[in-house]
Amino acid sequence: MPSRAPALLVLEDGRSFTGYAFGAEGETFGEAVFSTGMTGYQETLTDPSYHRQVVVMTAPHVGNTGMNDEDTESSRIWVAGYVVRDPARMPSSWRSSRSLDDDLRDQGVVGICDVDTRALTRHLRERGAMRVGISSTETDPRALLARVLESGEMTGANLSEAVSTPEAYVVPAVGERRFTVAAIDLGIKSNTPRMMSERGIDVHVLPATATIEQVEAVAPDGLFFSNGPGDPAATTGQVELLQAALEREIPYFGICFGNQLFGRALGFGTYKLKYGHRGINQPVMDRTTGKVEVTAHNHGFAVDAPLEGETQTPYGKASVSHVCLNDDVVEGLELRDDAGNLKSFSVQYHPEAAAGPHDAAYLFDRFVYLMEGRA
Ligand SMILES: NC(=O)CC[C@H](N)C(=O)O
Repeated sequence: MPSRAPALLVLEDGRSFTGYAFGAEGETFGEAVFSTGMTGYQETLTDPSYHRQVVVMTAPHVGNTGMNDEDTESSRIWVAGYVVRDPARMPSSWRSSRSLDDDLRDQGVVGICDVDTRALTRHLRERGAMRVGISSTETDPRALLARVLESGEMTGANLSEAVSTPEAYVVPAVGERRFTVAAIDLGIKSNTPRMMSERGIDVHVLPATATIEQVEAVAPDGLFFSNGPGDPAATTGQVELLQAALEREIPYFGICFGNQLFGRALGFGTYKLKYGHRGINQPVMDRTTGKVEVTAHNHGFAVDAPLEGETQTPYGKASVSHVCLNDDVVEGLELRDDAGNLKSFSVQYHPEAAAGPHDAAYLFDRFVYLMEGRA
């Protein structure tokens, strides 16, 4: 085990915690959020939706199975910082090729360990998500607090273009191609195009700046917007793109950020949750079937839409399709024509989740049915 330098964590409301450097030494800032997933730390770290967030793990022992080459959701670790109670001293798995500590250090990601993550999580739950700083170079909490207060806020942050692919690429259908989808990368996770390609879809992944002409050039059967970091209220270009696609009657499916932008395209607002939903066991009801799914979540914002009834929009009738049973937050939206046929839909949670429950994988099939015209 490496010898560790002392480190300091300071929240923007002045509460501080001490611990030891984990991963890279140095200083980092971001929005402090907690994740309750007991497994899947590699997928969490490499999820681009965590850009500019410092993730606190409520699982007390992190890193047990090391890091491997198969489970990454993107090409790098995206979290701005990482907070754990007790890092594994001896990672062990037949798939592991390096330790979590090494990967964090190699990628320059500053973390802190030996923190009372239970007290920190309870504090965030009571006071809400807030800015935080972690440092192994600063010993004075007041000096670190001053820098925390100067760091950027999540509210108002437009981050999609910072994480999106610079170039378009194609993930080809496995077996015979049945459909073509234009997928806008707002921070896409690798498992999303994979789950589409397994259903006979050629996935054309396009940058966040794609225009409606670039979408149409792909001649898509459907349009998809991915998950991604930042405040949906600060993203206007992609909302206009989605509205242009809805005007052209292109079937749409969105995940997480893609649900929030669908909500905005339909005329609803979005708002910041007190401390968000991050974990892999959140109960959600699909109101079209009445079934309850156990689902993976990672969102700090939510759509403000009426839970009951339909809302007439320029594109059809919109309604809330899925609701979180913990707190009644909107977890899905759908758009239907006057005859009641499904035109487009989206979910706030993660049917592509890995690690995670697979209850929601049917939503990729629903997208296929939608493109077939039999949803
Ligand atoms: N995973 C996501 O797509 C997150 C969406 C948005 N950034 C939020 O925090 O709510």
